[in-house]
Order: sequence, then structure tokens, then C-alpha cells
Amino acid sequence: MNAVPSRSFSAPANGAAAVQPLLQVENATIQYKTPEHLVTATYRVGFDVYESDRYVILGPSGCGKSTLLKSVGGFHPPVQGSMKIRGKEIVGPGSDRMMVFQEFEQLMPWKTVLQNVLFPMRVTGKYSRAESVDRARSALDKVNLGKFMNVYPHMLSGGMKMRVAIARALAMEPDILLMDEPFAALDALTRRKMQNEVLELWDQIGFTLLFVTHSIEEAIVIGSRILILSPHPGQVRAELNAHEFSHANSDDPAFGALSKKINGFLFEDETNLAGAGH
Ligand SMILES: Nc1ncnc2c1ncn2[C@@H]1O[C@H](COP(=O)(O)OP(=O)(O)OP(=O)(O)O)[C@@H](O)[C@H]1O
Repeated sequence: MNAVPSRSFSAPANGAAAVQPLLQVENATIQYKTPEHLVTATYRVGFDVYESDRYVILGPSGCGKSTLLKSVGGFHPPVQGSMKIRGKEIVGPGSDRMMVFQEFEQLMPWKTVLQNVLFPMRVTGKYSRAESVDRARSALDKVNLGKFMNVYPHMLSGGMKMRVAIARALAMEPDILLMDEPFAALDALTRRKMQNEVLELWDQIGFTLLFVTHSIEEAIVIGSRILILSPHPGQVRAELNAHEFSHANSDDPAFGALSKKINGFLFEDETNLAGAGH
């Protein structure tokens, strides 16, 4: 485990220091202009996401987590700094970065599971009709929903809906999946089930995930690495490895120790920042 008090991070959890990051965020200052105010959402935030990372952005409400995700998605560029995917500057939305939406209710109830998964491929015209169908079937097989292609979303459990939403994103072959507090509105048991579903799928498929949450426990369970942001405007407080933790070992003292450490970073007084990570 490792806490680094600088603003930019580059060491992957697996120690493959020579590997190029998939996503590089450098000194990203992101602002919103309203008629009355200029709001600085994040200030000089930097981090690297490597292939197959489950990278979690954790921080208090209003620290700019969603804003960072929107910027990575290409919807709101930083005013300063840069964001690159596979070394190329992010200049707008693209199918290399697919958002899996909150609560998965974006599935269209009048379309079957297969038609839902086909939809982004149809809209973007990225693939021919036949290839789109092949891709949709293959993505549904990957998430173990091959037998449910012709049913409608209301006939699925919450976990199955989430898997459809993930299949829909994966069918576009993105470099990275973006999830913004996807389980925030769920009860504790369902939330835990969903978290385990994501982890099982990740084990099977090995996608790269950028995940936003304000729950410390969720960050530890989902994340292989966790970026901790300060309150508004979001600045990097630390990056911690968490790849060895899951619900199965949440009673371990090491899990509790990491949780405590994260608490410390989250609630740290600004004046103590110089000692962060030591
Ligand atoms: N469209 C907008 N116009 C103006 N200010 C905005 C806009 N969206 C967000 N903000 C401001 O930017 C800051 C960061 O917001 P953001 O939603 O990214 O935070 P967050 O960490 O995701 O919060 P939460 O955990 O509550 O979702 C906040 O001060 C917020 O008020």
C-alpha cells in the first residue's frame, strides 16, 4: 500500500512501471462559467489509469468527481492541463470511453435486451448491421445473458439490468468504462450484490474501469487503486492501492486500517497536507 503526496501519479498496482498509461490526466483544472460565477470544480488534478485497472475517484460531495468523469468522457474540457487516452488528447466524446449510467434505468423498456445492446452501435453507425448483431450477442454471452436476449428489461433483476448496461457499453469495444456513483440510490444489500457483480465481470472480462463514489467501503471493494480528492475545489490528496480487498475480507484488520487511512485523508485539515502519506 502506498500513499503519495504529489498531484500526479504514475505507478500501477501491478508494478509494470514501463507500461504506458491508458488514460493520463495531468494538472487538470476544470471550471464552470455561470452568468454570476466562475466555479472551479477541480484544481490541477493528475492521475494515470492503466489497462485493467479498477480506478476509483473518491471524495466528498462537490469535490468534482462527476466533473472529472464528464471531462474524461469528452463533455467538458479542462481549462488547464490535459487528458489523453492512449496518448491522444481527448477532444470530445468517443466510443473509446463508454459511460454506464446510474441505476441502469436508461434501458429502453420497449426494446428487448438485444435491441438495447444494439442501440449505440446503430446510432453511431460504427459497425454494419450484421456485425452489430454479432457483437451484441457476444457481449451478452460475456455477461452471461445469452439466454435473455429476447426478453424486455422489466423481466430482469436489477443485477441483470446492470449486466445489460455493461454489455451495451462493452459491445462498442471501449478502452475504458466510466461509472458515476452507479449504486448510490440502492439499499445496502442490493448495492453489495451489484458491487460483487461488477467484480465478477471484471474477473471474467478484464475491462478497465473508472468509477466514482463517495463511499469509502465501496472504493476499497471496487478499486484496485483509489484517488482521494479534497473538498471543493477537488485537489489530489493521495492515491492508494486497494487491489487485495473485497467483501470477502472486509473483516480483516488490513481492510479496517485502509479505511481509517482514507478517512484521515478525507477529513484532513488543509494545514496538515504537507505530511500526507508519511
Ligand atoms: N453545470 C454546472 N454549472 C455550474 N457549477 C457546476 C455544474 N456542475 C457542477 N458544478 C459545481 O462544480 C463542483 C463539482 O461538482 P461535481 O458534481 O463534479 O461534484 P461531485 O464530487 O461529483 O459531487 P457529488 O458527490 O455530490 O455528486 C460543485 O461545486 C458544483 O456545484
